[in-house]
Amino acid sequence: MLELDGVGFGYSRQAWVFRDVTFRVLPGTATAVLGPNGSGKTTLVRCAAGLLEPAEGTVRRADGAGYVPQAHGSAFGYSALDMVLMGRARQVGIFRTPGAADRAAALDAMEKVGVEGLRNRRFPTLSGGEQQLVLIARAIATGCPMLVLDEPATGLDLKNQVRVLSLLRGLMADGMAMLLSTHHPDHALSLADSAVLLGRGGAKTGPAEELLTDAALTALYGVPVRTLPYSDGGTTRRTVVVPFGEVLPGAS
Ligand SMILES: Nc1ncnc2c1ncn2[C@@H]1O[C@H](COP(=O)(O)OP(=O)(O)OP(=O)(O)O)[C@@H](O)[C@H]1O
Repeated sequence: MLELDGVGFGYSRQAWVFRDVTFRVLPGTATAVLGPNGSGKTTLVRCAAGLLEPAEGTVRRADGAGYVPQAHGSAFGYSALDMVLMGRARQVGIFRTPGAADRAAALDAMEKVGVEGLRNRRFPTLSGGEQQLVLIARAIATGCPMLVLDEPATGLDLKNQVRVLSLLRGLMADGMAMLLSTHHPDHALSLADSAVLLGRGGAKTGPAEELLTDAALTALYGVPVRTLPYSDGGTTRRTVVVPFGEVLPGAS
């Protein structure tokens, strides 16, 4: 479980990125954070994951969170399996080397994501999408009951987007709590129970279906957004279309 209460953060004293963000992510549910470039999505998920200390408000996490970053360092010459084993740091401790159980957990996570075949490849030689999938496997390997993902679909082709969304749905069905930032309102609509919109007028939170209206998305992004219904395995969901060529006056 994750609970943010009145959270605010600024990189300098003069400028807040956001203030007064309050929401809860319960086991088996997902919350999506949406907003234009620079609105504070990464900052908010890093606060939620415990990687940044909020300037005000409180963050409560039950049992840690597996974090999937948006960008990653060079990772030197580590193999993909080494990268996933790093997710076992909590279980391994600082002075031990990973044991058979850690290796099994890492391989199991790689299999879930469908990247076990990449285990001996050097991480920096993987494509951007393959690296993203390995980082998701690393977060799963932590064994934490919560995942915090910063734009998990970035760099993924359509099949891998579907694979990751289905995987996240499966993890939620097993009771995992999830916080993800995304530039895809349709992903939020298909996955998330709740949403956090980081816009000009401050943060808005609420049920995803109620919050992600055409009007709210249009105001958030400054382009005329329309949502259209489609059938997803018998469930009616909404996808998002944006006619090209029309940026609304005053949009950032
Ligand atoms: N380390 C930093 N020092 C100072 N300002 C920062 C730092 N990191 C981010 N910012 C600023 O904070 C604001 C929010 O950045 P953040 O990366 O959280 O936005 P975002 O919504 O994730 O953006 P994007 O969609 O482009 O990834 C931006 O104005 C950004 O320039």
